[in-house]
Amino acid sequence: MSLTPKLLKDAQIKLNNTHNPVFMPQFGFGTAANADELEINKEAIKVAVRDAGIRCIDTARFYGGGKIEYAVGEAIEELIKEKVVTREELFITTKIWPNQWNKAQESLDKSLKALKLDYVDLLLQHWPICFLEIVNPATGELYGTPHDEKTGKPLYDETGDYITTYKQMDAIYNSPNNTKVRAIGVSNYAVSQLERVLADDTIKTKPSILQVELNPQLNQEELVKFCTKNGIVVIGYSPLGSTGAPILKLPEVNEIAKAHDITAYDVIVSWFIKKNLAVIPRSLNLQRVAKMKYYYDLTDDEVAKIDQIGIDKPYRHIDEDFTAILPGFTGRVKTENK
Ligand SMILES: NC(=O)C1=CN([C@@H]2O[C@H](COP(=O)(O)OP(=O)(O)OC[C@H]3O[C@@H](n4cnc5c(N)ncnc54)[C@H](OP(=O)(O)O)[C@@H]3O)[C@@H](O)[C@H]2O)C=CC1
Ligand SMILES: O=C1O[C@H](CO)[C@@H](O)[C@@H]1O
Repeated sequence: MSLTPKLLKDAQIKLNNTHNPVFMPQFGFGTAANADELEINKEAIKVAVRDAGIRCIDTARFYGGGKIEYAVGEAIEELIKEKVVTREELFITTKIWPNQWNKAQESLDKSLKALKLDYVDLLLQHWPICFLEIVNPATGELYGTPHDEKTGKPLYDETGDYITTYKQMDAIYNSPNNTKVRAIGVSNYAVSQLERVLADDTIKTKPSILQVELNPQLNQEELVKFCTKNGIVVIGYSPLGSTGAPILKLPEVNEIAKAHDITAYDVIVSWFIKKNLAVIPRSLNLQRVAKMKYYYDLTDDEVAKIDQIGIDKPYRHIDEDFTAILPGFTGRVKTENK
């Protein structure tokens, strides 16, 4: 049975915990590319906004060793100059990386400079982790993920407490002169860490957003339930299983796609929208990006079938060594049935 395509750009979610009403597009464009992919990333963002009508862009200080934010900034500047879009029509997210865990203001200001923006719509703490701040002598820049040369282990700042970053973001957001941030949130927090933030009376503004890996193989049921109960909107990253898009090869997903004569990619995006989740896929393939326009109304039964994949065969795709200390990441969810 064929389904009627619906425009992704019309799917919006209202964020809680903001001083003024903030609506975020449910569909955003991911930008985690390498430093040698700047030109194509910039072009992909332009195609996403101009041809597909996407209005939400997810980036981070960390991406491409700090270079991707510049590409995002150039793309936005050109799109505005070419009158494709106004700044107010866009929703821009950036994040604070753990090597700046105690320097939220500095990190935000660097992001704004790179993005050539006066404000971001959403500022996220990237990970509940504190790294040591170590300069790479070869580049003069901070190591993104510092490692001990001898042991090869990640170098955490043992004096740090991850909640400090969020507290600094809270102070920025609530400063009487704040014009730089419209909403704040966290990424890669587990339930126990969210509970800690919610219970802390010194924090004025609770997170509007939790961004985590979420896809049919990692449906994050417990986290999503907790967030829904507490008014926190969930954004799923690596919705296609990251590089190579392994999620698009799952037979259950392809069966549903075949039944409606749509693509496996359409099925995944539609699953997110139907579940009231936000989603931020990435692509540097301009033909694919131009087609990121629609979603389809899947049935409840189809949604349940996709949910079942992660119940039967849970699998986490983003597997960085530094996450080994995190509560939600220990006892990693892996099966051989990737
Ligand atoms: N907060 C956090 O810690 C994290 C946040 N993120 C955010 O989430 C975004 C998305 O996650 P990410 O891990 O990058 O990967 P995705 O799950 O979005 O997968 C990207 C891969 O899918 C491919 N792809 C995209 N569309 C299609 C399609 N229609 N058919 C076939 N292949 C396709 C892309 O290849 P191609 O380019 O050839 O199309 C690319 O290889 C990131 O870019 C980033 O913004 C990601 C990781 C962690
Ligand atoms: O956002 C991010 O992207 C990388 C992996 O693609 C991950 O380490 C980080 O959280």
